[in-house]
Amino acid sequence: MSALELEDVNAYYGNSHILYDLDLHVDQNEVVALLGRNGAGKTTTLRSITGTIPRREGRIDFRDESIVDDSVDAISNKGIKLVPEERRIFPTLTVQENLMLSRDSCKGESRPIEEMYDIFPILDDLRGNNGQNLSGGEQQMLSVARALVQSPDLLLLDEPTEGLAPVIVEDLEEILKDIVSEDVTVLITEQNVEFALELSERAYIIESGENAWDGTIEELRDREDLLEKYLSVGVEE
Ligand SMILES: Nc1ncnc2c1ncn2[C@@H]1O[C@H](COP(=O)(O)OP(=O)(O)OP(=O)(O)O)[C@@H](O)[C@H]1O
Repeated sequence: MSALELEDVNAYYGNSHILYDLDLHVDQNEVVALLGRNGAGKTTTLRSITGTIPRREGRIDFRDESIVDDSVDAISNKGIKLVPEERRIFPTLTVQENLMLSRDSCKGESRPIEEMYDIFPILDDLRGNNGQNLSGGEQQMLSVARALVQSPDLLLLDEPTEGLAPVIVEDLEEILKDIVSEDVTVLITEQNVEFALELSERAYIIESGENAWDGTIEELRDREDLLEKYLSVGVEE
């Protein structure tokens, strides 16, 4: 069953037309990567799904119901949670307070905060620390934990490895692998292609706001031409 379905989606910032007739779907419990160069339109695609963009058109269905005319809050209340690239944790609140606020603002079912500390042991030691005193990696973990505590039906991860040191990226990959092995549906954008390929089952490549390719991760690993053309990378065997 399709959890999320986009068909012929166009998106705009003012007069700038950014997405062109974009098609994409994510099945229930599937992990899908959305890849493309800087400025290809990945974040704009996620914002089109969450409704946090001035204007978008086309068909956007979540669990076979249109969400294209829904408000940002209504979309969030349906269980679609975005972990934004810029993390947006509350700097003057502690780790625990950030998690509590997220849990308490959730209209649907939430998960116990203690479960977040089991998933992210690093946060357990930092419960009383203010957001502003966390490292980039710790902030990213907290940002993912804030989304997870809301028990999302669809988790949107926008470049989770952005700006993180390689050793933190490895930790994050291990944690996200555990998370995606549970029954969770994920759409992840990444510039770090290897990271995205490790986590995902299928991928879409977009270029200048248009679909360029889609297929399975196995297919993509065999297509060095695509990786070089659209992503300028080689992939490890
Ligand atoms: N608020 C905005 N107003 C106008 N144009 C924008 C705005 N946000 C993004 N854009 C433009 O939309 C295009 C797509 O940007 P988007 O952030 O979706 O790309 P991306 O693939 O996520 O890239 P990145 O990896 O840099 O985040 C870019 O040309 C960008 O300059």
